[in-house]
Amino acid sequence: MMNMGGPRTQDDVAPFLRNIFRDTDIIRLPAQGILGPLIASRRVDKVKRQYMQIGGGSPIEKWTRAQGAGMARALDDTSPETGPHRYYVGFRYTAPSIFGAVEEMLRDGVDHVIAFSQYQQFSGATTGSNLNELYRAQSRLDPDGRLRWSFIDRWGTHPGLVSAFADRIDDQVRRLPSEARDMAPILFSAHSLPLSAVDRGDPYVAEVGGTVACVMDELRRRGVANPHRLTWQSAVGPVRWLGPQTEAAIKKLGASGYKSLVVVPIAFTSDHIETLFELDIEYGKVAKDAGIEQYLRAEALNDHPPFIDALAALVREHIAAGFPASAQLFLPDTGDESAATVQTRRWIAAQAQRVALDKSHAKP
Ligand SMILES: C=CC1=C(C)c2cc3[nH]c(cc4nc(cc5[nH]c(cc1n2)c(C)c5CCC(=O)O)C(CCC(=O)O)=C4C)c(C)c3C=C
Ligand SMILES: [Fe+2]
Repeated sequence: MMNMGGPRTQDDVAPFLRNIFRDTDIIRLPAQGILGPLIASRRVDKVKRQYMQIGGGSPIEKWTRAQGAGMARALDDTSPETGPHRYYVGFRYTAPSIFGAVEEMLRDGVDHVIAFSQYQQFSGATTGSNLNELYRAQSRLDPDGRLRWSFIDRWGTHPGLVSAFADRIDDQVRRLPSEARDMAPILFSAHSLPLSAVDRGDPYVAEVGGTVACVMDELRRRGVANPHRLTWQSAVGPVRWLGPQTEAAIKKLGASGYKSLVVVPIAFTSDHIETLFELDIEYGKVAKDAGIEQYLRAEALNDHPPFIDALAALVREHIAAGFPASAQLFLPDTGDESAATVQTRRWIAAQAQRVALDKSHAKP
C-alpha cells in the first residue's frame, strides 16, 4: 500500500518537508539541492502549527493500517485459494518507507507483491513518484528478482470506490434542512497540480474528473441530483497552479446567495491536513464569513466498511484478470513525462511479462 505518508509527530515535520522538496517527481527547482531544503525549512513552522491543530500529526498511518488489515481479512475470507494475504505499508516521504517494505517482504519470503497505489487517480507527482522509488528499492535490495510484482496504479472509477464516495456525500445531503436538500451545491475538491504538469500530459486532472462524473451518476441513481462543481486546493509555492481554487469557489457561492454547501475531498482516501485543517478549519471560516450557514464536509473514506470491501475487490479483480499492468499508454516522443521514468516503466512491463509466463507454466 503505497502513499505519501505524513509526520507522526512534530519532529517528523521537517524531514517530511525536506523529502518532498528533494523529490524531482513532485517538484523541479533550480539548484534543488540547495533551494529544496531552504523552501522546506521556511515552511516548517507553519506546517507544524497546522498539524498541531489536527492533533499533532497525520493520521495516515493509522488509517492505512486499518484499511490494510480489513482488506487482507476480507481477501482471506472470500478468496482463501490466493491467500494468505498480507499488507505492507510503503510511504514515500516518511516511515514506514518503501525501501523498508521491500526489505520486510524479502525477509518474510513473500512470493507475489501487488504494488497498490493508494492514490486512486494517477499523477506523476504521486503514484509516478512512488513507482520510481519502488523501482530504486527493488533494484538495490532485490537485484535477483526474488519478488514478483504486479501493479494497481489507478482506480478512480472503480464501482466500489464510487459507491463509497456516494455514501459519504449522501450522509451529508441528508443532514441538510429539507428546503436546501435538492439545491445545495456539491463541491468536489482535489489537490491542485502545477500547470506545467498538466501541460506535460499528466493524467491526474482527467482522472479526477472521471471520478466526479461516476460519483454524480451514482448519486443520481440514488435520487440525489444536486448541482456540482470540481475545484482545486492546496497550491504551494510561486509556480502557476490549476484552478479554480476551492477557497475562491466557496466565497463566490456564498456571494451568490447559497446558504448550504457540501464539500467532498475526492483525491485522497483518508483524513489528512487538507481535510481536517484546510477544508474544516480554514475554509469552514471562509464559508461562514461568506454567509454559508450549513457548510458540511463529506467524511473521508477512512475505515468505511464498503470502502475496505472495495479495496479487497480491486485486489481480487486484479488477481482474477491475471495481474495486468496499467493499460495507460505512454507517448514517448511527445515530452510526456506524466508517468514513471522510462526505466521504471520498462521494469513494470517486464514484470507483467514474467507473471504471464509463470502462469502459462502453471497451466497443463
Ligand atoms: C492527491 C493528490 C496530490 C497531488 C497531485 C499533490 C501534488 C503536489 N504536492 C506538492 C507539495 C506538497 N504537498 C504536501 C502535502 C500533501 N499533498 C497531498 C496530496 C497531493 N499532492 C496530501 C494529501 C498532502 C497532505 C499530507 C498530510 O499528511 O496531511 C506538502 C506538505 C504540506 C505543506 O507544506 O503545505 C507539500 C509541500 C506539490 C509541489 C505537488 C505538485 C505536483
Ligand atoms: Fe501535495
